[in-house]
Order: sequence, then C-alpha cells, then structure tokens
Amino acid sequence: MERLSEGPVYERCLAALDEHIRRYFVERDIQATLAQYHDNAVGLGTGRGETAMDPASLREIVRNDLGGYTSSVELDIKTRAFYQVTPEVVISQMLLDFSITNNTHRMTLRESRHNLVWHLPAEGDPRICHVHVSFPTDLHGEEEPYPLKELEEVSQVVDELIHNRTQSLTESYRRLEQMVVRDRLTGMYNRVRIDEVLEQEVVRASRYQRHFSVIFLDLDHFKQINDNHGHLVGDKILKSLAKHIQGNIRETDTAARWGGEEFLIVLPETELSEAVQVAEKLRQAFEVRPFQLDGYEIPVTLSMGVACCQDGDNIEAILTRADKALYRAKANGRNRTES
Ligand SMILES: Nc1nc2c(ncn2[C@@H]2O[C@H](COP(=O)(O)OP(=O)(O)OP(=O)(O)O)[C@@H](O)[C@H]2O)c(=O)[nH]1
Repeated sequence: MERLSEGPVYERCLAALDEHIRRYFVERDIQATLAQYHDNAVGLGTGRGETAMDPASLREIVRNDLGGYTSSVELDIKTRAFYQVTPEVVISQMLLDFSITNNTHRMTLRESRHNLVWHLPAEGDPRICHVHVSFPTDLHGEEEPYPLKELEEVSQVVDELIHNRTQSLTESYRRLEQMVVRDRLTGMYNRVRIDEVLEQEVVRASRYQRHFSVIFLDLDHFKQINDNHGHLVGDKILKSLAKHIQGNIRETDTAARWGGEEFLIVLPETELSEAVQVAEKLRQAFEVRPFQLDGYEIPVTLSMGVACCQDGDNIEAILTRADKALYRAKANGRNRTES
C-alpha cells in the first residue's frame, strides 16, 4: 500500500474527498452525499458499534445522521492521508475535530476518524465503496449520531444561569436606583429624579408650547411638632404626608421630597388654575385628617406655593416663583395656597 502525496490519482482523490466533506458536513445534503456512494457501499462506525453490512443499511445510517442534525458541522481536519491499494482502489484517512452548535452553545468532539475506501472508475468521479467512521458518540446515547441531548442539557444550564444572573442584576439595578433617586425615609423620589423631570418638562414646554405647573408644599410649624413630640413622630408624619401626596396626584404627575419637610410636585400639561385646585385638594384633605398618635390627634397643616411655567422660563425661574408663593402662604397665616 503506497501513500500518495502527489500526482493525478492523488489530485483526483483529494478533489473527491473535498467534495464529500462539502456535501456531508457543510451542506448536509442527503441526496448529494448518497450520490457519491457506490451502489454496493457498506461500512461500519466503531464509535457506536454500528455496522452496515448491506448498502441499504449504510444509506439509512447516512439519512438518519444528516436528517438528525441538519446544520453545518464545523470541521477542523487534523490529518489527511491517501493510500493506494490497487490501481482502482484508494483509501483516504482523516483525523478531525468537529463542532456542533445550537442557539446558545457550542460543543466540540475531538479525534474522530473517517476512513473511506474509494473506487476509481476509468471514467467519472471516484465513488465511496466502504466507510469506516469512528465517531466519539457512544458516550452520548445509542440513538444519537451527534450529542444533541447533551448539548441541549448544557444549553438549559447556561440559560438558567443567564436567567438567574439577569434577575439578580435587575434586582441590584433596582436597589441602586432606589438609593440614587429615592428618599430613604419616605421612599419618594428625591431631588435627583425631580430635577430630571423638571428638565424634561422645560424642554417639552419650550418645544411644544405646552404648560406645566409645580407645587411647593411645606408642613407648617414642623419644628414645633418635632420639639413637642420627638423626631420619630416627625418622621412618621413625613411618611404619612408622602403617602397622602402619592395617593392624591395623577400617575403622570411626579412628586419628590425636596428636602426637610418640603415637597415638590411637577404636574405636566397643567395650567395654573388647575394646579391650584390640586394643591387645595391636598391641603384640605390633609387638614381634616389629623395625625393619630397613641389615641390622640396632632393637627398638621400644609402651606402651598404654586407656579406655572411661562414662555422662556428655565427651571430656576419657575421654582423661584413657586418658592415665593410658598413664602407668601406662610406669611399670610399658613394652611393656605398661594400662586
Ligand atoms: N422628624 C424630622 N424632622 C425633620 C426632617 N427634616 C427636617 N426636619 C425638621 O423640620 C423642621 C423645619 O423647621 P422650619 O424650617 O423652622 O419650619 P417649620 O417649623 O415647619 O415652620 P414653617 O415652615 O414656617 O411653618 C426642623 O425642625 C427640621 O429639623 C426629617 O427628616 N425628620
């Protein structure tokens, strides 16, 4: 048996083997692959103990193999050799690694041996008359020419890991967001978030000539409440006020703790008169609902300053007007709304 490394027979067999690789591993074309087989081709696959002692069985194995995994198989051919047995018979030997993939994962099987016995007719292309394939597939179950089940299981594990990781990242992001944009005591937005909302509204107002309003809202005589009942009671009142505000504004409105006992509400698409109504509703509802503490009531009232954006307003201008209105509400006796 002579090893071939050049010459017309070598070239002919090399071309035939390349064609076989293309049809079988790349295109996974059953008919085109079978067309390369000699009518009497038989074979065996040692990896799975498969034998095809008659041509029909070999063709059946090829059909199952190509039909079972229809995507291209990626090959890394390590060695390739041709041996001439007789003038009409050549054996090709290949040692290769091949990889299969599904949507999420890739698996490589190493050291698969493919030996083919080729018949070289006087005319026409070489035909395969004997196949000896050693797939490393006996590890992967009797019925599987490729380790699809194992790949599927690995993919599921990876999917689960990704899912869990995404969930924990989402949770971390949520906690981080809480820390950055929320006030710790009341859970309301803080200045960071309300500043963003104000910026958006100012841009929208100037671009689309839309109006929005703001309400500054401040607890009256809160220092006294703290002094008389303690800081913890003060905290509870702030929390209850936060709840009161959140429960009485629209979903499209944004409320935030501006600082201390002062809150800011931004009301998109709202004219001054409408914003004053909202402020009054909040103020009156709070006034008639004194804070309950251990069986007795602490009357708590609110002062409000309302302003509506005007042409050319920037954030500072509108907040200054609302703040001045709030100052007037305090100066005019508290528990009232000014605009
Ligand atoms: N309990 C509690 N008190 C706070 C908090 N933040 C600010 N305060 C208190 O709120 C009080 C605000 O006092 P002032 O600015 O004098 O206002 P005020 O007593 O409400 O008086 P007017 O606004 O003029 O009606 C201070 O005593 C602060 O210590 C807080 O998170 N918790």
